[in-house]
Amino acid sequence: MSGLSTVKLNDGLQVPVLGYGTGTALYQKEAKDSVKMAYSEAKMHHIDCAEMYQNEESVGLALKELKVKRENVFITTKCGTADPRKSLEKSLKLLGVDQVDLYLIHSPLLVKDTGLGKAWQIMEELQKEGKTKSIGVSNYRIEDLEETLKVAKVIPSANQIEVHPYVLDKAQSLIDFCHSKGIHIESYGPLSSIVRHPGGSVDPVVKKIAQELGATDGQVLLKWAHQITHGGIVVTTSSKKERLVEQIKAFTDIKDLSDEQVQAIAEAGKKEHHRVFMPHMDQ
Ligand SMILES: NC(=O)C1=CN([C@@H]2O[C@H](COP(=O)(O)OP(=O)(O)OC[C@H]3O[C@@H](n4cnc5c(N)ncnc54)[C@H](OP(=O)(O)O)[C@@H]3O)[C@@H](O)[C@H]2O)C=CC1
Ligand SMILES: O=CCc1c[nH]c2ccccc12
Repeated sequence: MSGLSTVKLNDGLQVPVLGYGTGTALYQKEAKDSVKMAYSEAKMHHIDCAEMYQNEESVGLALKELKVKRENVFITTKCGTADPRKSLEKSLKLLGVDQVDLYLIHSPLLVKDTGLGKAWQIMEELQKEGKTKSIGVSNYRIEDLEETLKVAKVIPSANQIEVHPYVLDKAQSLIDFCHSKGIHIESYGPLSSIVRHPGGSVDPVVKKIAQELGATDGQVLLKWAHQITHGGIVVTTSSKKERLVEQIKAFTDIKDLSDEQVQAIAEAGKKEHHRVFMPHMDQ
């Protein structure tokens, strides 16, 4: 895959540290050309998908038209219903593959009626059947993880959650809980302080660190999300090739933030709270 470093999950699966998201800007849209550009021109070889984004077929078409060998792309998708088996079988058909690399339950609210424990047992069956290499969750709180871990024979490999400075006041304890259980964090919405809440308490701190590192603000925020989550995976996106190349370079060309720089952004972020997605994460 691309020259990006990888994160080793608790089941041994190596995941490119940066993922290209097809959920926000491409939600319900024709994603083929964007995915082709991200994969072939920006070398984003880790694609984050979901049943709920309603564009899996166009992602699959992009990879088919690029003639990508299956081993040269990392595909994550997410269960968007109460039935992980039915959802995964539908996603595999739409993506045009017989196995995804990482399959996540998109939200605990989706499987409340199924039961979090029962839903996880189905995920374990799907992994055993080879329909996904690795299994994890998304938008799971500590209480959701504890309920799942009561019955789990396989520990979730990842928990994909909103991570940026303005949710750290709430996310820190979840990040540290997951780390203690060997569950890797996948950060989504890492650029929210630029994209959704410009002019906040974090901006001057990020700008100063960007100058110190010879980086862009966006690169600093991507690196910060990776480091504050104990070396976690980061999922971002852009419609612009130049920005995607810049995002990749955050992990190939920019040195790590010092502990002091990580904490300076953390402290600035804790002065405000702005959650963009999934309000249940604050409950
Ligand atoms: N599991 C879940 O529930 C969720 C998962 N996700 C996943 O994470 C992915 C990424 O989420 P998202 O919130 O988009 O990620 P980010 O916070 O990284 O924001 C990406 C957006 O930032 C813009 N951007 C990038 N750089 C800059 C800059 N320097 N200045 C201004 N704007 C900039 C891009 O727009 P431009 O095109 O102009 O560059 C792009 O639309 C989603 O696509 C999805 O796959 C997201 C939310 C929830
Ligand atoms: O998962 C990413 C955020 C998102 C974008 N579109 C939808 C639709 C339904 C659930 C989540 C999302």
